[in-house]
Amino acid sequence: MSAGLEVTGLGVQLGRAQVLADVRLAAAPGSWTAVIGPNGAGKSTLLRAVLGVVAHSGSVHWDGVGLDTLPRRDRARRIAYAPQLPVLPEGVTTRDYVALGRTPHRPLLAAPRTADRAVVEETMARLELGALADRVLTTLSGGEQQRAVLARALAQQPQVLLLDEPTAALDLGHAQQVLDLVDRLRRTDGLTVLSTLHDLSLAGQYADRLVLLAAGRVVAEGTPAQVLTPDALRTHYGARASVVAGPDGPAVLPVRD
Ligand SMILES: Nc1ncnc2c1ncn2[C@@H]1O[C@H](COP(=O)(O)OP(=O)(O)OP(=O)(O)O)[C@@H](O)[C@H]1O
Repeated sequence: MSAGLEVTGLGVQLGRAQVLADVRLAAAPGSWTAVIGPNGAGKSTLLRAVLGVVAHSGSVHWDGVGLDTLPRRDRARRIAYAPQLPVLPEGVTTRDYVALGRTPHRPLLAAPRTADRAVVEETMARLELGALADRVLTTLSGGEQQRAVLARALAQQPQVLLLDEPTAALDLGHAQQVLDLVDRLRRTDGLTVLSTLHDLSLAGQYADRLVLLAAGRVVAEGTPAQVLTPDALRTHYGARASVVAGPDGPAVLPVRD
């Protein structure tokens, strides 16, 4: 068993549907793997299975330890998840919401320690949430809420970060700000990132490995330049696109008939 994240033979059945079958992926510590694929391919389900909140066959190991065997609290110190459509609590301030990320690090029922509060303030500052700290979370804009959800996951100080469409509600500037921050964290803290990303150009620029899912199976895997080919986009997305080599990775350009 190698260091990092190792997923083998992962299968998920939801109702009558086989949503994932025989999914295998390996992510080295400090790497960024983006799971891409058309709508309904099983990307979100894969992240939720890795997190351990969806019943699955196969195994998920982090540094050789089966994540499914760990108590919830121990798992939450290793792996954090920022969902695509989070259910946000009513009447909670942004600061208190981000502070929920510290729960796995605090003794049970203990009040937040100074160190926990410092992590919360620092994480909010990094995501430009300082001015929104005392606002009620549900009054924030969609993009602001998305940054708060990411802040909560980062305040957990995990070793593995699962991000489901982290830029979906963000304008281009904020999308780059969030992805740059995640990129910095993986370089400075060795954070291992597994994300879904619909924007293939962003995936090509930020991830070092891509896993292309189609109908619940891995159909291509490798560097962005290996996976993002006009052929693969035609076959698996039914899309017409050209792929342009850029300084930070390939960019995908839709083309009209
Ligand atoms: N509870 C469920 N019962 C049956 N099928 C389900 C259930 N939940 C999800 N599915 C199906 O599983 C498939 C994979 O869903 P998933 O959300 O993982 O896809 P996705 O690749 O993340 O899609 P998108 O890009 O649209 O967000 C879809 O066809 C979805 O309809």
